[in-house]
Amino acid sequence: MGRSGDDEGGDAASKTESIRVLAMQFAYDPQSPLFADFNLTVSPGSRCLLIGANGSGKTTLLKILAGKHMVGGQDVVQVLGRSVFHDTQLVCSGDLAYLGGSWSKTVGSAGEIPLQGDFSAEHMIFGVEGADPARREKLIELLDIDLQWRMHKVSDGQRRRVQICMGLLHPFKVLLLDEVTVDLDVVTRLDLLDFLKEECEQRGSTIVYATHIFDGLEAWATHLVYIQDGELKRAEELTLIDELKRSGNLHSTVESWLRSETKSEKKKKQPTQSQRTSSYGFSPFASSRHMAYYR
Ligand SMILES: Nc1ncnc2c1ncn2[C@@H]1O[C@H](COP(=O)(O)OP(=O)(O)OP(=O)(O)O)[C@@H](O)[C@H]1O
Repeated sequence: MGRSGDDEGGDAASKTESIRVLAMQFAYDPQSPLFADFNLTVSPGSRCLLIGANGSGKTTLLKILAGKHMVGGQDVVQVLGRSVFHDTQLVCSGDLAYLGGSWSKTVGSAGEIPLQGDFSAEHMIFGVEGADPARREKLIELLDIDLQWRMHKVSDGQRRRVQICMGLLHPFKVLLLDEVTVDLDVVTRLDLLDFLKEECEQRGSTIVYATHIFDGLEAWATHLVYIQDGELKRAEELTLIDELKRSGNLHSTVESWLRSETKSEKKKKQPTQSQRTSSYGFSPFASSRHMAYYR
């Protein structure tokens, strides 16, 4: 695992790297690119935590790794030696799995609302073709899913369990997790993490897991990637992180990184009061006819 910018590339490299990002550039707004020259490699069998403050680019990076955004040419973002965006077989075969977001849709000013279709959990889970029945049973039991649940009536955590179950039905080679354990109760979360660890140890699968919840992850993760405003700050083995060796606590280690980040770079980026006034001309919280609709 590390920064891949200096690598010589080639087929040999793709066999020792599950994920390879080379000089990636990506921008939502062309005026301020999120990723300018981003390089990363993740080796097979790694359980890699993706850490960073809100808005640092974790979700965007995972979506790019999942092939949801086309970024540059075929060499820029590769998973298992194949271009994630161009090689649709990666996802169709189940080799590359992505679990993120929630089952919802955006409806005008109502924002995100859960899907309203009346399907049972059984209908959803057994609708996934080609799943191994033993693996399916194991996941249903692990996630404590009641197959009679109606998907439009269950809680967020219950809906999430069904989503996770479906996402894991096919044995993945690379799994991208975007904070999907946040709705799970503590027992289900720990059981799921154990299952995922087993998958990596037994089958050499690779996991990249973006999260803000660090409970129990010191012993789970093998590597850590820390990004700040789209820039790779750290990519290393957990056992080699000095701060972690001293404190033994991932939460306090990450807290200290994020606090120093807040105090230095972030504050420099804040516009001054006069810049704010000149660009808007008034406070966004001042009374206006438009704002009256939201009172
Ligand atoms: N669809 C979008 N259009 C424009 N900008 C976006 C879009 N999605 C994200 N961004 C911006 O890109 C940056 C990175 O967002 P991203 O969601 O990747 O961050 P994150 O690290 O996952 O944050 P969080 O920890 O809050 O989930 C943010 O500044 C965000 O405002």
